[in-house]
Amino acid sequence: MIDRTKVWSGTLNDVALAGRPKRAAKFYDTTLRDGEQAVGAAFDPEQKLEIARMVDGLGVGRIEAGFPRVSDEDKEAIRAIAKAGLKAEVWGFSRALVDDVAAVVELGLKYCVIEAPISDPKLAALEVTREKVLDRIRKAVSFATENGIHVCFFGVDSTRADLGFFEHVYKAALDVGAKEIAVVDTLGIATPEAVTFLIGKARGWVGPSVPIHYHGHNDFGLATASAVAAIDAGASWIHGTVDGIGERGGNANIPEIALALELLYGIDTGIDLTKVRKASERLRQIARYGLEPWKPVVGENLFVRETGAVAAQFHLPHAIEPYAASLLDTPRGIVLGKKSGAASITLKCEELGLKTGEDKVPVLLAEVKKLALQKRGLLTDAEFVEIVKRHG
Ligand SMILES: CC(=O)SCCNC(=O)CCNC(=O)[C@H](O)C(C)(C)COP(=O)(O)OP(=O)(O)OC[C@H]1O[C@@H](n2cnc3c(N)ncnc32)[C@H](O)[C@@H]1OP(=O)(O)O
Ligand SMILES: O=C(O)CCC(=O)C(=O)O
Repeated sequence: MIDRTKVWSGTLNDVALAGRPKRAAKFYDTTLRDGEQAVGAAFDPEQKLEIARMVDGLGVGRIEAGFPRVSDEDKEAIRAIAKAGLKAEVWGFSRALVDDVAAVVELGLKYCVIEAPISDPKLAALEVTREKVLDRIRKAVSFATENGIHVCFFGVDSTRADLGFFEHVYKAALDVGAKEIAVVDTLGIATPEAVTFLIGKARGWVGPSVPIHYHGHNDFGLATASAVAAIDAGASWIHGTVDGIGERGGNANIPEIALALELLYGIDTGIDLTKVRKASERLRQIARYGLEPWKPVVGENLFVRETGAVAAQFHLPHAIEPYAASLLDTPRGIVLGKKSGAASITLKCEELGLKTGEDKVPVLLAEVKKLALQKRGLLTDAEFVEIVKRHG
């Protein structure tokens, strides 16, 4: 549970949200399947197991271990993850094809997402008619159910599907045994308002007791806002990945959504935010990608300050930061550069245990700025120590 005294977002959000019901939010992690669809990512089975353990440690409720039809390696990874004794439920992924589902059954999984395209552009791309896809969905979901699998039906490109067909397909999947449904924004084109609308429609069609998932992508940078809207509209499971790794603009980013829900909406998500930065670092090593230093939640600059005006307020974190760095188990720090001020010099001297008089601060600051401009970058601590030796 978040220590709310460490959240400094003020009272505006509370005023704006007054009277709204607080919905529960749970996470379904698809780093190992949809995350791996990021160009160039290819996790080996050992790495998949490590990632699954890491994501389990973050506190997600469900982990999509993979799509067994892709390769024997994927099967091996799924088998290992299923046997790893994770707290999270382990889910498989399958197209609406009996042979795909058979591979999930063979692995002994108890839960599976079964997906099929439901928008006209997607059906046209596969050269499959609505009738044909309905038939495949009925056969695949029935086969899974007969084999004891708990199914979530996932309509690819839901947000561009004809509403009448959407309703028909989801009801058909439930009629043959699916227990849950996913509303899917495959191309990240839905506004948060459209997501609210579609989840509301789906809730009306499937009734109050069928869990609704929301699976979104970040092509317009709206995935977090849409996930929050989905929760507000009554979705119970949010799909996403660590760092939002995924195809194109990526998937919804679980830690980012959890941070917003916990800190701004006061909704408990079960995610351990103190573990998120390490998980992100490790995933970046494994999948070999970089992130912007200003990236919310995990960016390396979030609690590092260069500007002098901000350094002057460094002693009062709530004046310059939206929440305590300790909530993410992250150190705060001052760096020296062109934008440093007098307070930056004093703080850096304190941090490095350097003794110098108040009267020396202006000359040290001038030297710091000079070197920063020469370098077009930040000073190292060693460079600052040299300056203090020469001028302090
Ligand atoms: C398909 C997805 O969206 S899953 C998410 C994307 N993930 C990946 O692509 C993972 C890596 N991919 C792979 O390893 C391979 O591309 C595979 C295993 C997915 C596909 O293997 P392929 O043998 O190339 O399958 P292919 O694309 O030819 O499709 C086979 C059949 O499945 C049908 N099909 C494809 N997707 C679906 C679906 N979701 N539901 C029902 N039928 C489908 C096709 O229409 C085709 O039918 P046809 O034989 O009657 O023409
Ligand atoms: O078509 C795909 O990429 C697989 C399904 C999916 O993850 C999605 O539709 O977002």
